[in-house]
Amino acid sequence: MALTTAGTQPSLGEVAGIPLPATTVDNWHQIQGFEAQSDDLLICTYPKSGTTWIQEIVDLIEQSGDVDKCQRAAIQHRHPFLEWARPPQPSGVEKARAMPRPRVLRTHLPAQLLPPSFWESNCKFLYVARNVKDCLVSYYHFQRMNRTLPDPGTWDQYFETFISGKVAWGSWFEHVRGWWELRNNVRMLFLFYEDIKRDPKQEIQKVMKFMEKNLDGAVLDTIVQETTFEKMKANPMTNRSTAPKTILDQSISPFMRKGIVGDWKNHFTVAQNERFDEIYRQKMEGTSINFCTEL
Ligand SMILES: Nc1ncnc2c1ncn2[C@@H]1O[C@H](COP(=O)(O)O)[C@@H](OP(=O)(O)O)[C@H]1O
Ligand SMILES: CCc1ccc(OS(=O)(=O)O)cc1
Repeated sequence: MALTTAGTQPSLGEVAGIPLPATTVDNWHQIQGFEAQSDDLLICTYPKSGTTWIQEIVDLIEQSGDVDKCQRAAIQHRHPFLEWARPPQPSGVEKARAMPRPRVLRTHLPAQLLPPSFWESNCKFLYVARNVKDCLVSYYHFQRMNRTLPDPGTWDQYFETFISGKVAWGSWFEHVRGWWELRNNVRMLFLFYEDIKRDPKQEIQKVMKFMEKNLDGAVLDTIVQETTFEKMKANPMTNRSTAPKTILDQSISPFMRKGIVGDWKNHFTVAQNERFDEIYRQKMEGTSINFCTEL
């Protein structure tokens, strides 16, 4: 079912009530049939939660801190995006199938839509969560510049759209809750964007341990330095400058926009903030997850 109506607007479809890019919905059979392998590592995020950041961290760990090896391709091509489907490009599933093992893959899918083989194969999952207010702001600016997603409208309009979960990959609340509740039942490292920002060294060490990589202190320091916002913004292999303007129009808003905790304060009105806090309380009631919204 198309969720947008405007003539030339890119449309979203739905799978089991979750809005997804229409081309992903068209390819759903292939995505659900994906055969995960036991040594796959799947990076899982709600959009705009630091996916690119954790991808670069994971790649640098995998390449033992070799910065040149991480220049081999733009970040969006290093780890197949499982549900990516934009014919005639090869789909995420096709790219993953062609990749040598052990594979690092990525997805924005909510846990309930993941191909069953990921659970059956006992894969590793690396989930990164970002506080919802900054996620909302980042997603708003991303939809302004991403030509393949519906136009977000005004800030006030998008605020309502996001709360109602009518954005690609669905409700932030359900996504984060779903993955959080699974964290002790499967091989999962659950990280927070705000923790990586506050203490990158400590969080990168957790990722190294999870990936069973023993790298020395100098390599760890290199990874910390190479994955700062400023470094990644200046790096053509991470800043998406290689993506065509017809897809990402960075003259509207850069992909590497601000990279901070607390930008929501520059967007939310006092009334929106009060209302949002109440909605958050209701939607997240009963979960033990705790976010920090300022550093
Ligand atoms: N090295 C880094 N440090 C901090 N934030 C980073 C980062 N790399 C990317 N980001 C931020 O992560 C968000 C993009 O997330 P994703 O990769 O999941 O699409 C953007 O947030 P902002 O729009 O708030 O700046 C981007 O600036
Ligand atoms: C289909 C448009 C779209 C939306 C979100 C994307 O996520 S990411 O920026 O690659 O993480 C990509 C494409």
